[in-house]
Amino acid sequence: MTTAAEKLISRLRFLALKNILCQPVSWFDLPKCSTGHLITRLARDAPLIKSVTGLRIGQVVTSFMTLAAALSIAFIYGWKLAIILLFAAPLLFASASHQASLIRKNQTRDSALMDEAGKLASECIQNIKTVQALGKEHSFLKLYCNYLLVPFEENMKQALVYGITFAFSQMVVYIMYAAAFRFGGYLIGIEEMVPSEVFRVFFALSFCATALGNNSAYYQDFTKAKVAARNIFELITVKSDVDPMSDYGVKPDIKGKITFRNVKFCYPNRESISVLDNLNLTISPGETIAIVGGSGCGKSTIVSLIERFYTPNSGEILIDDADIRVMNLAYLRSVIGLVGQEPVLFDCSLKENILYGAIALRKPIMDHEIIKAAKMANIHDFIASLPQGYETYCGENGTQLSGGQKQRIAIARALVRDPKILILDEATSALDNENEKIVQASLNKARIGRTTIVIAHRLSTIKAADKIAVLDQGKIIEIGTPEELEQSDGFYYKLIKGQQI
Ligand SMILES: Nc1ncnc2c1ncn2[C@@H]1O[C@H](COP(=O)(O)OP(=O)(O)OP(=O)(O)O)[C@@H](O)[C@H]1O
Repeated sequence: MTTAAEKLISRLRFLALKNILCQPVSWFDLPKCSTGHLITRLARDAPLIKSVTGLRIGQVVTSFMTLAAALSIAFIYGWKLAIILLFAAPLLFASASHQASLIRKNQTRDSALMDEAGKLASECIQNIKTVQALGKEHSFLKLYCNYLLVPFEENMKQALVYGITFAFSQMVVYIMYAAAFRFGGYLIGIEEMVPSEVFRVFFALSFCATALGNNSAYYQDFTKAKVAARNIFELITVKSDVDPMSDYGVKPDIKGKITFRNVKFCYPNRESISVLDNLNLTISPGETIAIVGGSGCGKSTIVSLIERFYTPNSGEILIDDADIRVMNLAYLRSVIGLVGQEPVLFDCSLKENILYGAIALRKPIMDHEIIKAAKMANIHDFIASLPQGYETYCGENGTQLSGGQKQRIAIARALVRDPKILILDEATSALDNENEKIVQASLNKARIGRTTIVIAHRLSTIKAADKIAVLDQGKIIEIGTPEELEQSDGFYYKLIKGQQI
């Protein structure tokens, strides 16, 4: 039973996480799907289910068998005396189900509040530097206490109700004993039963009471587990319209042409605001295009759509004339090397972090390839100077590295997979001028033979592109070579003059 329970819980956790990982990015934008909520659910709900499986089921089966045996003995040896139980059982059952209904009500409310508390705790621990720099420790603690306070106060009130219900059920048991003794004495007096039979029935009845008590305790845990199971099954059964783990979809040879055709898009959680409005853009294979525009004009959104983190509301995105919706998702992502605005590193060695870029392709990567990628990203010398070199741990989310070092590791991670399409979304923004020049020179070499999309604010980075597209209010308003745009006296020209990029 215990083995089965352990397997069940691992499997539930595995299936829940598997389904979470298959969800589209838009799902994670929902308030109830924040990191804190999901982690709290996985950590809290699975053990609650465990508490009613395994050994506990064994105990309940034992209790039912005891109850059946004791009832048979009681009725065989003295049905008149045993009939007392028929008065006590409904009262015991009513008190147990009343407790269970209270638990059910509390559990649903408490788990919602605990999800909020978990979200808050994970948010402030993840952003501990910002919390401390802003001196927000007290306000976070206060908020956390508020989440804990409501269930605490309610549970204190209900503890009284539990106490009364428990006292009542105990009272019923003792009254039953007293009644059994009195009635048993009477039956011996009128010579209907002999003392040994009365004691047999009496002990059988006390076994019945213990079994009922055990089962009512189980019923309460079962009520809690039911709420927890509903939460876990919600995570397991939620449907996703994309699945990066499925084999569905075509895997064509990719040269690197990217086409946006009449693409309209708004974020699912902000449907009233159109981010891309009939966007048309063609990027030829091997071409480097810089996308520029004011903050919030939709540059990173273009990247998210190419990666299929989101799906356009209308229009289509083609890679080499194949709609990305019919392509195998894992394959599509494996041909793209993405360095985002805020590079994310994992809590493992620098080597493993760079290797993460290659895992999706499932081909072994040699050490010299890792070093080559690190050299291209201008991070090799730094890594080599560390006492543990490539085996150095970078801490959770790279906390033991500077912002520029993190960006360079992320660039090495994108380059090690030798992608057909390289996307650099402000990938060098945290580098100083000196490092930026070196990394830029390497990237200029790295982009040969691959389609590159660069989103940057630095003029030096943008000027190195073959083509510049100016984005404004979700539309391309200018497109051409840097020289053409400089002469056109348009938006780009004004941006340069105003030094806004
Ligand atoms: N997950 C999201 N949910 C809802 N709206 C979003 C989301 N991500 C971005 N937006 C909104 O979409 C618009 C475009 O955002 P995007 O990140 O593409 O801008 P950007 O051009 O890359 O800006 P920046 O140069 O400042 O990084 C913004 O108005 C932003 O507020």
